[in-house]
Formats: sequence, C-alpha cells, structure tokens
Amino acid sequence: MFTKPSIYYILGTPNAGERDPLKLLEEALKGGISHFQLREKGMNALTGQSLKEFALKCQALCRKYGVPFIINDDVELAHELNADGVHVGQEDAKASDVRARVGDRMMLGVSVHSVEEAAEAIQNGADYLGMGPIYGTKSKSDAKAPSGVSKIIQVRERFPEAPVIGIGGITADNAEAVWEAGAAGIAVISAITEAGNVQEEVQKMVASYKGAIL
Ligand SMILES: Nc1nc(C(F)(F)F)ncc1COP(=O)(O)OP(=O)(O)O
Ligand SMILES: [Mg+2]
Repeated sequence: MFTKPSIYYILGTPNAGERDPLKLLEEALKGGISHFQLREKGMNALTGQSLKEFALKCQALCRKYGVPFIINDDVELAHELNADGVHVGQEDAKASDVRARVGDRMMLGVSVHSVEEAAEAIQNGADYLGMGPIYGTKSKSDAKAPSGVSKIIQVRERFPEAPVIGIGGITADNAEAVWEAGAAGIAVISAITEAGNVQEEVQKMVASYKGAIL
C-alpha cells in the first residue's frame, strides 16, 4: 500500500491557480507519484455535479497510471465513485463511522497529531496516518503550528507497522528529515503544483529518499 518512497500528491482546483489541474495531475502521474488525493477546499472550490465530474476525470487519470485515487473529507463522494481511499482529519467524520460506511476494501487515512490520536485511528481501522504540518504551509488555512518530525518519530516507535505520511511544506530540499524520521511517504501540494517542471519535481522528491538512506 505504501512502498517507500511514496510521493502522495494532493490537489484541489483552488490550489492550481491559473494552471490546468488535470494537466498538473497527469504531469505528476508521469513523474511517478504513488498516490493522489483530491482535496477540493477553499476559495471557489467545486461542489455538487461539477465536483463529481472533476473527480471522475481525476479518477480516470489515476486509473490510467495505476495510482490510487483518494478523496479528502467527502466520504459520500468517495463511496459514490468507489474511490480507492478516503482521508479524514480529527474534525471530520469519525474514522470508525467512515470505516463502517465504506467497508474494508477502501483505504482509510486519518490525520493525527499525537501518539494518542494515532492509537485511536489505528483502533478505528486507519490504513495510514497523515502527520503534520512538518514545516510551515500555505495550503491549509487552519493548520496547526509546524511540529517538525518529532511526532512522526514518536508514532513510528510506538506503531512501527502503521504507514505514516508526512505533510506540510515539504519540498525535495527538506524531505530528507521526513524520510529519516521513518515516514513511508511525503504528501505534497504546493511544491509540485508550483513547480516549473512538474515531472522533474516529482523525480527530485523520489531521489531525496535515496539521499536520506545512503
Ligand atoms: N488532507 C490530508 N491528507 C493527509 C495525507 F496523509 F493524506 F497526506 N494528511 C493530512 C491531511 C489533513 O487532513 P485534515 O486535518 O482533515 O485537514 P484538511 O481536510 O483541511 O486536509
Ligand atoms: Mg479533513
């Protein structure tokens, strides 16, 4: 499910600005992302039928490249589209309710910020844990203060079997510390979305893992 180094691209139309989100996604897929999350939030976020149509296009692209298509927050949309996964945070639907709703086939990701939250998420059927923000982020208006990799290290020690995805301000240049903390993957919005060459940026992120372990 999360072979190291997993590069988990997250995007919503508001992040894309003037760029075409579907082109961004295809370039990132060509560059070698391992997971994609549709996170449609913020200014002018799509809703209803237009969100569904956009989600279907993203899902088709991910299928073409054999990459899991995960939906953030919107459990019903994930269920309706039979997405490969759904991601919820501490303020979203309860992980145990989500697991009951989507069944065992769908990947369930849960955002956690402590060993206690990690324990609860795993207990409630989480397949992976999103942890951050590692560094400062502009992609999440209600993000907590950056915590570095210390909490990832704590959770890894306590739950070595649980895949942890680091998130928050991660770039190819600062990813090494996240790999060294034991993360199975890094989640990225801006560094890929704003890259001059998206494919190259993804490849640099993959390469940052080799730099960390050698
Ligand atoms: N969307 C996320 N994806 C991940 C993942 F691990 F998948 F990279 N980790 C953390 C989050 C943050 O989730 P949440 O705390 O609910 O905030 P928001 O819904 O605004 O994203
Ligand atoms: Mg959420």
